[in-house]
Amino acid sequence: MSDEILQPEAAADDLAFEGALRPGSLAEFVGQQKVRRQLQLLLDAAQLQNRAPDHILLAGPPGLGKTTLAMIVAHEGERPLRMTSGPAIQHAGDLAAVLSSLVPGEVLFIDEIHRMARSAEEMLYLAMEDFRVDIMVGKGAGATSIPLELAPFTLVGATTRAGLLPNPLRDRFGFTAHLEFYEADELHRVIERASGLIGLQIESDALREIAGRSRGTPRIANRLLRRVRDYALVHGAAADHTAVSAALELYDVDEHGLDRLDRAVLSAIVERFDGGPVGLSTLAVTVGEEAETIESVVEPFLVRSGLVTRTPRGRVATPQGWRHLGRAAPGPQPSLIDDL
Ligand SMILES: Nc1ncnc2c1ncn2[C@@H]1O[C@H](COP(=O)(O)OP(=O)(O)OP(=O)(O)O)[C@@H](O)[C@H]1O
Ligand SMILES: [Mg+2]
Repeated sequence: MSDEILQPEAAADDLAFEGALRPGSLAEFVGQQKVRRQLQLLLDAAQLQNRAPDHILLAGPPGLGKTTLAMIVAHEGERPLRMTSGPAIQHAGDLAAVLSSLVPGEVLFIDEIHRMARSAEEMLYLAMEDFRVDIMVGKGAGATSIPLELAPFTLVGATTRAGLLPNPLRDRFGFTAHLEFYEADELHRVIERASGLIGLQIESDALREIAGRSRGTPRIANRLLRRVRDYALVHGAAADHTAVSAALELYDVDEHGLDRLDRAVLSAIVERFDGGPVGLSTLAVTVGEEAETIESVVEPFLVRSGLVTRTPRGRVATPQGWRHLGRAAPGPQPSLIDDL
């Protein structure tokens, strides 16, 4: 996407900032009430029985708090945390090295677990179930497997693509948390807390305005908050509603959190194709962008916002989509009414 400010994935400058803003406990974690209560129960039960909590899978789009929750799981149980990721585990041996060095009760966080090598997955099944791995020694006919006992641990896996996980792996998690996009009032609380932590005086309606433009995603809300802070700092202005409008206009983020490309797509459907339906490839050529980008980045948000719907014949702008561009949606054609 051309306008990186609205990307839900972490950028380099987010990472430096996010460490300081991560809530350290479930009580501080905003929103996701259902998941929070489910996790709390799981952790409390483990605590009472003095054992490692069940394995946990955290599933959901980028920037909604998966890594944060993994850290909280370790922190709440006062357990050490080991962090690795699917792409770092390219061979079963990579995983064996990590697993065999865990201390009892340790939380092992595997981010992007869907990207782990297949050969390692099989080893993980056994490790999750029996806290054991079989290490292969030698090659060919002389190869033998040596069982190795592991310390009991809790696996926390995170994935943006739960559908890509093989069933046997998914089934071995005691609990799967599905993270949802946040409501505007929840994002309001996320950035209210963050502004306190970075020492930014900001008005409540400015926070509300940022929350409404953050696409349901705490990472984006924190990032927009940072741009507003910059704006107020550079202009020696108060961080108020006016500063939010000016700063976010500068970065092409409109009142609903649409960026330039989102608006270009919506406006192509409405203005060039009379509201649609229009096929993906035609749309891509019209706005001069890859079809893949439109399908995976732009369209999901437009659909989620109720501005566009997908039909078998192509993409169609909803009445709300027309209104977003300041246009009235066309009513039913007179000839159609006659036919009824
Ligand atoms: N519920 C929340 N309350 C407060 N802050 C949150 C919450 N969820 C996420 N954040 C903040 O949003 C940022 C991104 O969260 P996090 O890194 O946990 O997302 P993620 O789901 O792991 O994303 P990715 O899929 O890209 O790894 C962090 O700075 C974190 O502090
Ligand atoms: Mg993460």
